[in-house]
Amino acid sequence: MTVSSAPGKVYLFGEHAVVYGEPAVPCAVERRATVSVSARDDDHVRVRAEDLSLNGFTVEYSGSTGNHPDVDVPTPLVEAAMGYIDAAVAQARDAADAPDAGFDITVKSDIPLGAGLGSSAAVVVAGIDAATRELGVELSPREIADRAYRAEHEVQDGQASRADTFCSAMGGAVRVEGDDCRTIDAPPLPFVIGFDGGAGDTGALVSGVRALREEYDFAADTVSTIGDIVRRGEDLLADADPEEPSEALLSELGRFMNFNHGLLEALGVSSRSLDSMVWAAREAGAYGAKLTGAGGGGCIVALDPTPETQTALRFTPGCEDAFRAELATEGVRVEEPPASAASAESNVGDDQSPEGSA
Ligand SMILES: Nc1ncnc2c1ncn2[C@@H]1O[C@H](COP(=O)(O)OP(=O)(O)OP(=O)(O)O)[C@@H](O)[C@H]1O
Ligand SMILES: C[C@@](O)(CCO)CC(=O)[O-]
Repeated sequence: MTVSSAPGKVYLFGEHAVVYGEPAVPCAVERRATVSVSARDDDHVRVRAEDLSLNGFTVEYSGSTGNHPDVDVPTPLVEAAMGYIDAAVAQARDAADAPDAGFDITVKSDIPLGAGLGSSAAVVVAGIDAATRELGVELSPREIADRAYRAEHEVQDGQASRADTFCSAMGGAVRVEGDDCRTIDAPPLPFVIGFDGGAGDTGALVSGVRALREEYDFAADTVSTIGDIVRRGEDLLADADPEEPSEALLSELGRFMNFNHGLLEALGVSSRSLDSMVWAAREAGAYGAKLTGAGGGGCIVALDPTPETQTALRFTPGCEDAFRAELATEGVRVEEPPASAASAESNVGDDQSPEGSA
């Protein structure tokens, strides 16, 4: 068995605009998806997504796309989840030149789904890493990032940037502009995350921004203004002490985050609960706050080295969870198989539910 994990991320700046070639700066955070992969003797793929929480309940399923889950969950939701795993499997088979490789796969994640923390990218990155290693092929984090991007691009009908997958594979702070992906230095930033318990539909939100941008010049200008904020923000990071963020740096980054949030709100991708959490953070003294990821619901990210924002968020109606998130300096990495690996593996094999070949 091979086990790999990969981190989720927050966007310091630039989500949505990055889809149209503007730069973005996502930062990996210490919330991880962990994927365990065992090669099989046949070409079947069996998946156990133990904590796949969809709309507040948990589904456990086995088999590939098209098979029925163990509990009553709308088929499109299960197919969406299977789409990412299937795409990761296809990339691993291709990388190892093993088109008939079969796998038992277990996915565990402490990244909320569809909430702006890059859960799908982390699952795909960790899945490709574990499956290729299981086949005896070791890809560099950049190669994993590239294949994970291709997988996401395919599942999301061409509406994905390289930002989430590159950030998850490489770790730390990164800068993505089109196909140009780089790691950048950033001091340890005091991120606080507020989560409204919900999720956004990434595809629909990206399509909404695309439509606005095509219809109105001022919406297109809004997208390019987000790019301007990102460029100014990265200048600040480039001049910063990488060991310790100064008060002046936090203050200006926070101001830019507030600006970025306002423009995302104008583009229609915020929500009442995201706005409430952003305002609660600002009123608690955070340097700045913005939604992160696709929006529509899910998470905000604030900058605050004190406990005030986290406390205020906990008392904010609409906020379900608030936590501090460290910058994850490591991207994709191999993990020790858990002591219970053998029994978990045999449980997968013993499962009576249908099995599919992908
Ligand atoms: N633990 C998991 N097990 C199986 N599938 C998962 C898991 N976590 C995420 N996924 C898949 O990823 C999808 C969410 O991806 P999506 O790109 O919509 O949101 P996100 O990556 O969490 O947020 P954002 O793109 O806004 O940062 C889920 O619907 C599911 O298909
Ligand atoms: C909304 C978006 O910019 C970020 C989603 O985490 C989409 C993407 O970059 O693929």
